[in-house]
Amino acid sequence: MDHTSIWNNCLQNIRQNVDPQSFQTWFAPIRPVALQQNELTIQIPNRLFYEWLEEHYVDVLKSSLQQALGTTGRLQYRISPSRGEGRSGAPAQNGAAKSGNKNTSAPGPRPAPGNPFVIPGVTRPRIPSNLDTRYTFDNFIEGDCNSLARNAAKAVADNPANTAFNPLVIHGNVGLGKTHLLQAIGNHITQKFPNKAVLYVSTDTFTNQLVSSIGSNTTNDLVNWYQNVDVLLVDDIQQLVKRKKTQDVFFNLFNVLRQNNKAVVMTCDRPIIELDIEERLRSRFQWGLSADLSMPALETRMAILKSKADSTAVDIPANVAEFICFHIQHNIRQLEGVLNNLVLHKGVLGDGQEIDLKLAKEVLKNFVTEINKEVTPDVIQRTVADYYNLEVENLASATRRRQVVLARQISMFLVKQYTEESLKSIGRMFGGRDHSTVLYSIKTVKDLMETNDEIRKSLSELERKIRIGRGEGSDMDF
Ligand SMILES: Nc1ncnc2c1ncn2[C@@H]1O[C@H](COP(=O)(O)OP(=O)(O)OP(=O)(O)O)[C@@H](O)[C@H]1O
Repeated sequence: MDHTSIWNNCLQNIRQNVDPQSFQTWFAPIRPVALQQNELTIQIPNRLFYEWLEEHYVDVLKSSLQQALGTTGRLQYRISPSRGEGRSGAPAQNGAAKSGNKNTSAPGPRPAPGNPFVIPGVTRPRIPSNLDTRYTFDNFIEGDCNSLARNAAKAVADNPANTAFNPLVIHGNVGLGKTHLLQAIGNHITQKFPNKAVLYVSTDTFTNQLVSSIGSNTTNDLVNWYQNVDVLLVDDIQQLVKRKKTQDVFFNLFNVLRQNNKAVVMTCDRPIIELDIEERLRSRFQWGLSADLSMPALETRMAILKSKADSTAVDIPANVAEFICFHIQHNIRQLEGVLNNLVLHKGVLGDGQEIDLKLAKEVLKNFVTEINKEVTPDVIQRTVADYYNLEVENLASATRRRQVVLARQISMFLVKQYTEESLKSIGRMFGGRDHSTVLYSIKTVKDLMETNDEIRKSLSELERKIRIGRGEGSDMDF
């Protein structure tokens, strides 16, 4: 067998063990390049890839390689000699270069009339970065939920002229730190490379500029002006949807910037594949790296709250902090909202007022509907999913990924333990499984508790979290 068939065999195995998004991000770009005796050489786009694969996928790589090549199989990495753009000779790339040249003029030294950033009397365009200096990498708390996006953002910020991820797209739900990371990239670059022209712009602002440039017949000038930017940071590209003209102009601008090795970083509230925009634009957005932000686990939320509380010099007892973080699960902006409200209440009520559980409950009522509820299957599922960094839907899904199966079995066990639900109804809530599967799961968890220290620890941690959800105190550091 040659290197391609060996690697294809490995991929088959890997595909069964990692989720589709990770497979697409980390394994699809790999190219097998050689097989010598029992050593397979694969080409990866850059060093971050290497580090990420070694840190997160070494086991699955090892076992796949052993299946394909036997126990003496070895893997060699080779880093792509290109700038990390990886897909050498991709026809789409050539197309991009052509259309970029055809429809846009070369960067001009002089800002044109009607340009939204024109400063009268200044001959070279000044690029106001529009950055908010409060957002930095230092105050962005890292956790499993965001470490890929954070590390990729830092890699771009450290080396914008030579970035392997062009474009970098950071996607995730509302309030999870997309803008924070985008701004942190800009702030880091302006500190480290003061000569680089960095521009942060929201897609809405870009559209408004475009609309007014169309009115004054200066669209080419606008595009020319944008071409002076070294690092373009575009927030909320989901706003391109249904804006055909903005997509067209952005398409050309993007091509020219990328052709000139200018870094483009974008944020989006959904994965690019779900973005309803022109195919040619979507495929270009997919050239680089797409990194998602998911909701931080409880410990990371605690660290974020602590960092925000420290910066407002307010003291929050650990049990109150944990109670808040337990309830605010989906949006870090809400976590900040709760903190701001607590500070406000404390200010209004005077210095004697402590931030305690009672006050926290009062404030939380404005943010979440379910506080201190009975332990329901829903609460258990959310707690377990949060703990294992999964979506609740995964628990009811058909997937047989080890981590999901374990989380599902533990959830069933806890639902049986804490609620009155029957085996049959538990089976129903976990994707229509029958009662014997539920029984089997409960027994598996009981057995694991006796034989496996780690599972025993996880279960006691989960039970503690369930109690916290009822406001029963915390022993975490804060
Ligand atoms: N990991 C984190 N560490 C520190 N602060 C964070 C983190 N994640 C989010 N935040 C904070 O949460 C708030 C909301 O983040 P941000 O505005 O970046 O969200 P977003 O994903 O861009 O949301 P939207 O989709 O609404 O634009 C910000 O104040 C940000 O500082």
